[in-house]
Amino acid sequence: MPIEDRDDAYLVTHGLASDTLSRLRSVETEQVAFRKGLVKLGRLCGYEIIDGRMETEYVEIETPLEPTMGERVKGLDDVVIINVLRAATPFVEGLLKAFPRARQGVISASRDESGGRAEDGSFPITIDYVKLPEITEDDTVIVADPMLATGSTMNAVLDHVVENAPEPEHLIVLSAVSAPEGLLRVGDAFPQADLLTVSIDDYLDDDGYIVPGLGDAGDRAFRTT
Ligand SMILES: O=P(O)(O)OC[C@H]1O[C@H](OP(=O)(O)OP(=O)(O)O)[C@H](O)[C@@H]1O
Ligand SMILES: O=c1cc[nH]c(=O)[nH]1
Ligand SMILES: [Mg+2]
Repeated sequence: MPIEDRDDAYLVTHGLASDTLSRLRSVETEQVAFRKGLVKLGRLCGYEIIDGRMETEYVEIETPLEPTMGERVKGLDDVVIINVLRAATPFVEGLLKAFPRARQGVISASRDESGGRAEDGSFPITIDYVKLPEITEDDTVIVADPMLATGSTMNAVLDHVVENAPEPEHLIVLSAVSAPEGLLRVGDAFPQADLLTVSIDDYLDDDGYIVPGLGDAGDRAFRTT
């Protein structure tokens, strides 16, 4: 569903996605359930991407009884999923259930929170590792990170992706929870990207956490504090 006044941002509105996110938000949800919830949400978002972004075609198939026409999704082999370490790992595991043959890229990115946020509200981002597959103009590229807060991480990641893939068929930024400020920052810097999220929350607190959000996704999934 398009978000009012923005033609580059869309909400995942499937009831099960909302239900799963609500369970993830709860402070009662412990590590295993949290990680499994992120996997489930990734799968549901993958189905939404197929529904909303990918074309289908009719092909002849031979059933054991007779020939018929069947609908197939086009481009399922032309999907690239970028895993933004580390919180995206379970989210990507779910996406892979929708796109099992996707080529995968990995980018390790983390916020340097030691000096607080810059005047423009962003964080400096440390990128430690980048490994991307070849990306072509036929590809649907999904950059997955469950949390889009200030958008600083996503912009740093997209710099690398776009350098490697100037014009893929689709460039999709997928998050579970977004802050309005992060969506604006990424949308302004990368107007060619479609921003897809399950929820747009209210605001960022002084530490750059999404409110109400779900806390630190990486810490909750990996049981670190
Ligand atoms: O939009 P931003 O303000 O950049 O914040 C969002 C980023 O913060 C979290 O990662 P974090 O740096 O905590 O790393 P982690 O996944 O290893 O926990 C989250 O997974 C995003 O990558
Ligand atoms: O709310 C937030 C912001 C950044 N990273 C998280 O995991 N959660
Ligand atoms: Mg974290």
